[in-house]
Amino acid sequence: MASIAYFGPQGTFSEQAALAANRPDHTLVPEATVPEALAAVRHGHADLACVPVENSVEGAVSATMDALAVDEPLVAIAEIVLPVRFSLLAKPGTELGDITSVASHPHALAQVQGWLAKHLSHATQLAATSTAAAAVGVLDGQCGAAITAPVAADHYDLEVLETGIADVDDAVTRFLLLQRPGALPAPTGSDRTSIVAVAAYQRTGVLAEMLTELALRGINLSRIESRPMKGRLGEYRFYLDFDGHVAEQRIADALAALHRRCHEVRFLGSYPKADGTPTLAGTDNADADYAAAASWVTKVQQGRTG
Ligand SMILES: O=C(O)C(=O)C[C@]1(C(=O)O)C=C[C@@H](O)C=C1
Repeated sequence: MASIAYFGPQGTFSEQAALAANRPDHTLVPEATVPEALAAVRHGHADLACVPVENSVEGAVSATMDALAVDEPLVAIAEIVLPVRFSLLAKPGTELGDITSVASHPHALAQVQGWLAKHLSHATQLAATSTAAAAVGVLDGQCGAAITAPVAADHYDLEVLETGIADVDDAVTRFLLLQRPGALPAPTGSDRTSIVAVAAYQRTGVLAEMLTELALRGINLSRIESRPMKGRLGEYRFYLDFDGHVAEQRIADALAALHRRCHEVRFLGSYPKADGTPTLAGTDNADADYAAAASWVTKVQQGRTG
């Protein structure tokens, strides 16, 4: 049976995202880390991977960004956006005042700092590999309480001391469903394309040149992040998300331009946007405009018109 490797163990937000991806014909397989979930797909042990990519409060999930930029390429075929509110789990009978340490994924801790300052200021905060791994840590006696996804309470024999915890009420996390390169999802008119680009080192204006290639083609940039290349200081990978599908001429044209300008461009997929909002495109950039322009150029080249 086909499978989805997700950032586990059981009871993470990533598992919820994998369920929300609505692939009932796939079994869900937990992996301990994001790189392991991606490696499961790269090595053919799983068909799809579901991993977090960014949170509206804490920003990029760097483990995902870094793992997507190296090793065998993977491409996203869907994005899932989930509201994020947390529960506080502890062993049955624990009172808030008994808790001397609280663990969670660093992204989760960052999203509840205000609540912790108010209710658990005396507790040491410990980083866990995931929210559900923190729940396992409570069972193992490594920490007194865990900040988890609400569903973690269904998987672990722990008591819910508090639920609905969030410093930002409408916080969301975006997840990607990734596969090995293959057939792309069909364009829907509400698509996003993701790439990683490495520009020439220390070339003045290179980032502006890259962004200009998008702007000139009426392409709406929805996200830009940089991550260090990890060797020389000042050398970065740029992660760009923009409206549109590579099947559209203006997107294909922009990717070709970036490929010319950059050392390296990695395609991370063209997939439907979770919010279904129509692709924003400037005027004169439709496929028909490109086709008309290309046919005019062909005529000029053939000496058929001036
Ligand atoms: O630990 C989990 O439950 C995850 O799926 C990871 C993750 C993240 O990396 O942002 C997902 C959503 C929440 O924002 C907190 C943690």
